[in-house]
Amino acid sequence: MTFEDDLQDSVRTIPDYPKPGVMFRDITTLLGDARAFRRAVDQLVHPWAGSKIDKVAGIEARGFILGGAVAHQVSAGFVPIRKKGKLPHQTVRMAYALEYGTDEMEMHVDAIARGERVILVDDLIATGGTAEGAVKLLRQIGADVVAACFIIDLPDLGGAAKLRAMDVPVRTLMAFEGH
Ligand SMILES: O=P(O)(O)OC[C@H]1O[C@H](OP(=O)(O)OP(=O)(O)O)[C@H](O)[C@@H]1O
Ligand SMILES: Nc1ncnc2[nH]cnc12
Repeated sequence: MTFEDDLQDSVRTIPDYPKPGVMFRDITTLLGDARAFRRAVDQLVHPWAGSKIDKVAGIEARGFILGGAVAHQVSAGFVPIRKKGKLPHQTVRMAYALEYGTDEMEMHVDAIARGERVILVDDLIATGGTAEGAVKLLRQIGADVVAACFIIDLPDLGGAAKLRAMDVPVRTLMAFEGH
């Protein structure tokens, strides 16, 4: 069994959640497995071991869990990107595309200084609407988005390709075909 298969086996798939036809890729089983969690974090940051990263930005909610661990690993600060209305200080806001309609995400205006090197982290990239919004938000305040990292890619939905077209290097650890 290869390393990738091993890690992929720690992700649980729930058919028809949250609605019929969706194969939900559940990372709670990976997070609950100490070996798999450590491997995932180590593998996500491997290309940047030894390079200077100022901040890791994590996308609410699952990106917070991974982003905190990744930030610790690369000795960077952690910045939360939250759904609107949750952050107490002055924010910058960006609309992003959902399957039906749009929502808005926010970040504190002073969370990242102009030119700081930032890695974006989330658990999964599907259509890429969420990550695209996060990259735009980071760039709006002058961040240098060094890379975007996800444990899971759903390549049929095109999100990783969308980010690469924005000149963002994308790192993913496994892919699931289909939705
Ligand atoms: O590439 P996309 O099509 O934008 O989808 C990916 C996003 O969807 C999930 O989050 P969700 O919006 O379900 O929020 P949650 O983490 O709070 O459950 C996932 O954690 C990503 O953030
Ligand atoms: N199939 C899926 N599984 C888990 N989270 C998701 N977010 C968007 N699509 C998803």
